[in-house]
Amino acid sequence: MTDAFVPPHRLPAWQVLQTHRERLGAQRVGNLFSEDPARFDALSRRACGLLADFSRQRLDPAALAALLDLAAQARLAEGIAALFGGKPVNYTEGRAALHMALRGTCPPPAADADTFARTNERMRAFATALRDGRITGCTGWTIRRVVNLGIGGSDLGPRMVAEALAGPAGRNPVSVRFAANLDPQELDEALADAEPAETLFIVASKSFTTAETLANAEAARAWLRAALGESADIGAHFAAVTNATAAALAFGIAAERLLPMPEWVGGRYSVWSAIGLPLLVALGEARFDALLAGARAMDEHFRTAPFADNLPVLMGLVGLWNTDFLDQETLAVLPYAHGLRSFPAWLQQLEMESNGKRTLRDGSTTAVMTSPVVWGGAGTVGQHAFHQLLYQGTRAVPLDFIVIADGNDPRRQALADNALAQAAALTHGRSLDEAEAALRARGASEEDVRRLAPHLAIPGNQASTTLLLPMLEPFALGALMALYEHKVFVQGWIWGIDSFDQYGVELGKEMARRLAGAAPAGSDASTLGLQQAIAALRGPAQP
Ligand SMILES: O=P(O)(O)OC[C@H]1O[C@](O)(CO)[C@@H](O)[C@@H]1O
Repeated sequence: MTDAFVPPHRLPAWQVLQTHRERLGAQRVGNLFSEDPARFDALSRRACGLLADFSRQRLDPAALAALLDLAAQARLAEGIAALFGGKPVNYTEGRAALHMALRGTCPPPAADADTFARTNERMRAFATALRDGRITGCTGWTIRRVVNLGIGGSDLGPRMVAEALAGPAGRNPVSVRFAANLDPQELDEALADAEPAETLFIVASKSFTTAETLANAEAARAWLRAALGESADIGAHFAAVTNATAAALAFGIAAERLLPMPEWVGGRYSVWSAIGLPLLVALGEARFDALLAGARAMDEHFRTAPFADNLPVLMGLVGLWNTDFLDQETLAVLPYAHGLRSFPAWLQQLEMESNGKRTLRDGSTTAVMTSPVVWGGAGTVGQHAFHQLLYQGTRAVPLDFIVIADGNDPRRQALADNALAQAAALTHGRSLDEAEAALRARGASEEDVRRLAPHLAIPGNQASTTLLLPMLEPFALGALMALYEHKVFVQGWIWGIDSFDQYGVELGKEMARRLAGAAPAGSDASTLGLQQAIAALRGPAQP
């Protein structure tokens, strides 16, 4: 897949986009609305029940047309065909990236088809049996708590979806918890009030080598043994999802409780695989299937819709415009739903682990910027914390508002109202004249008007996309997640990077292994100094 690759900045559309940047870069987003009152119609699109409004971006139809030219010149259609056709789009590892097969959009590789179908059946039967109270621990007591032990992609997706869709604890027959961190506090919290005889752990790790997950699995084993006795059959309290089945068997997972996950599913794309087992337990089959159906609908849309109406393509191009032409370094994602409070964390891994790279398909170094720093938090909570910087700080920060239309509860209606109000206020800001008028209306003296107005003036001028979902329900969330997955692919393809490997984080893992115990020879002064300081603070080792 290296033949005919042209870095994006050498494509003719890139030069055209530079001229649009000169025209639009210093333009106030608010003025674009006065120039074209029908912007919303021109720059919003609907698909799979979602609406995406790009009219608050520093863009106009001419710049958008040039971005679409860029996609065509980068041969994005070939990329999409390669992705869905199971070609090795993860070219550094020589693998396909077929997470779409997990939701039934395209077939899995023929060699894996049987295993895949069997795993699917087994995970569904196991989850249903757990929900029906038919799975017991070694003492014969029914399993009532499931704790997922995983990190990164083996945690963030299932955790985020469970928070969004599982409903209040107590409504489900089995309580599902998550523990990712090496810090014992998280597992302790997941086990608070848990009865060992009623608890089952899912060890979720594609590689089955991840230090945090294995440490938590060992801690779980020790917790069970301490409560149930050294000779207890604690295998009844474990299941595992992994690509490294031999390692899981060696850990002591029973073969019938082992769910294989295929190599062609990347960790951050794995929520749809058996890594979604905790979700099947928390949501039940029908709601899990609706999640898959939403993602499948977005897959079909991405695969077939013309680029000018294609939500993932447009999201990818808008992000690329902000990053590479408007020099914006971050992307803040602001879901206006408590259920989506972990969406930014899920998205951080998806975007930054996929596209936080600099080496291109042909081995050269990128000449343009790649993934932005993704951050964010749930609205309206963020309004009372970091929005101040968005209003009056010195940085341009592109924003993705995620808004739920759901009008069943007045407070939910107020949430959507708040999101729309924030998007508008951050677009238009408040001029000095308006600030002065507001102060005068409050009866301020002329001296106070002069003194305070500059502090009340708000540049705003932040560009944003608003994604509108009808309800926070499985189909819509599945479509939203697949929208971002494919947006990441679009950007990675155009930038010319492999969105599906993660060699960068591997170095950190290796360093942590080498540092365990004592700093190896050649460690720098900071590592040595801090290790000594930590040893001094800990005092002598306890016998
Ligand atoms: O599922 P595993 O193999 O334990 O990996 C967990 C996470 O660690 C990473 O490899 C990064 O270190 C992620 O890509 C992955 O999602």
